[in-house]
Formats: sequence, structure tokens, C-alpha cells
Amino acid sequence: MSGEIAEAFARAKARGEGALVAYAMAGDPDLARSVDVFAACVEGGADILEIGVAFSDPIADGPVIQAASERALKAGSTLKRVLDEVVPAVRARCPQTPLVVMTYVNVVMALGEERYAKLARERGVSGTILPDLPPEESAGLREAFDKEGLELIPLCAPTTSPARAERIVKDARGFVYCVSVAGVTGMRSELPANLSERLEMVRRSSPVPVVAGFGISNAEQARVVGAHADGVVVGSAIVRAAQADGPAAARQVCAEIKRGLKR
Ligand SMILES: O=P(O)(O)OC[C@@H](O)[C@@H](O)c1c[nH]c2ccccc12
Repeated sequence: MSGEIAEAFARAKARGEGALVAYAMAGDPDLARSVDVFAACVEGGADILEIGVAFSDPIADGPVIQAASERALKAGSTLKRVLDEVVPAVRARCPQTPLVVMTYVNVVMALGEERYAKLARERGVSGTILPDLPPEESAGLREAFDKEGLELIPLCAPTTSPARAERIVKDARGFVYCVSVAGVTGMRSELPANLSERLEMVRRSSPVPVVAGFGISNAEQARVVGAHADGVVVGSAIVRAAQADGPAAARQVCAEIKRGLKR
């Protein structure tokens, strides 16, 4: 196991903070400028970076990230280019921050799972999130990733039964990503009332940190959710801010969320 992700959670905890996993789209608005957005997120306090790789059919994504995906594809972003150009540049600017690639199964399969795992690890990626990978079909991929020390991070949805959640967390690497709402990514004014209960349930059986994502865009939401999790994921709010006002706005969003995560 790589351990960089575990260390990042431990560092945040030692400071008395929940961890912020900041998501942005590699290649939005182009490859070089997306590096500035990731670096700005770390300046704003992000503990882990989730690097989105564009896909033509992003089924789990809401309008903000779908549009980012289209801009990235137009700018010529591919998984190979993200690994060759974006990841090393982000590593150079944020050497302490673990990087997690977030994309869809087909994107990884097109490169080849073993080739991907090896290349990702060489370039300095610590983990990977594949939202359309069914847990039942994850064993082969996990094995290929384990061989290289690349952590396959699983997702838990509100529709996941407790028994299934237990199986998912047992095989988790890095952290468990609890999706707060059934549906797609994007900012929301209300999060489900039973979210804290679900998080506590998953946490009880999880050997790795548990984070919540989908719909979190301000300090108050981060505070409420962060009280029942090891951290939160923020995507659409960062992507929208960066698109409207550039990297400094993304940094501000991260800093605000981090304020909510101070315990
Ligand atoms: O955008 P939100 O609501 O803040 O949610 C995080 C999310 O963007 C990021 O983790 C992500 C982007 N695309 C995804 C697809 C599936 C699961 C998660 C994601």
C-alpha cells in the first residue's frame, strides 16, 4: 500500500481538522491552467487532490462537471496526457499532497489496467476512484492496482445496503467515499437528514478513513458533515469558481470549506 493517503488524513487529524479532498477537472480550461487550479486548492488548504479525467459519457456527473469535462476534451485532455503532463506538474508544485485520479472504467480499460496502474504510480498517483465500477466486479482491478501500490478507492451510495457496505469497506484502499445523495454531482442547498447516521455506520466497520461527497459547497455544510466523517469532498463548487474567476477563486472555496472542518 502506498500510505500517502493515510498520512494525509493523519496529518489533518493531528491538526484537529477534517480532511478536504478537492476535486477539479484536469484539462479545464486547458492542461497547463488546470495545474494552477490544483495548486491553488492546496494553497487554500486541500489535503488530497482528486484529479478528474474527462470522459465523453460522465453518467455520475451533474451539469457543472459535465461542462468541465467537455472543455477538457476540447482542450485535448486524455488519460495519457494527464498522467504525462498534469500529474508530474502538480506533484512538482504540491509535493506533500496525495493525488487521486477520478475517472470512468472505460478510460482506464482503454489504456489497459496494468499499464495504467504502473504509469499512474510512476508519475506519483496514490489512488483511483472509478464511480461506474460495480463492487462485484472490482476484484481484478484491485489486484492489478495492489501490485503497483495504487489504491482503489470504493464508493458507497445511499442505496447501498448495510451488508453490501460492509463488504465494500472491507476491500477499501485509501479511503471510503460515501456519496451523500442518490443522483449526480453538484451543489445542493439541503443534504439528507440521515447522512450522519449512514456515515457513522460506515465508519464503524471501515479500516480506512471515510469521507462524504456530493452537494457540499460551503463551510456550514462541511462542518455538519465533517462532524461525522474523516473529511469531505468538494468538486462542483471548486470547478464553478475556477471557471468563473480563475485559480484564486478555487483557493477561496477551499479555504472556506477548511474553516468548516476545524474542530
Ligand atoms: O461536485 P460535488 O457535488 O462537490 O461532488 C464531488 C465530486 O464532484 C467529485 O468527487 C466527482 C466528480 N465526478 C464524480 C463522479 C462520481 C463520483 C464523484 C465524482
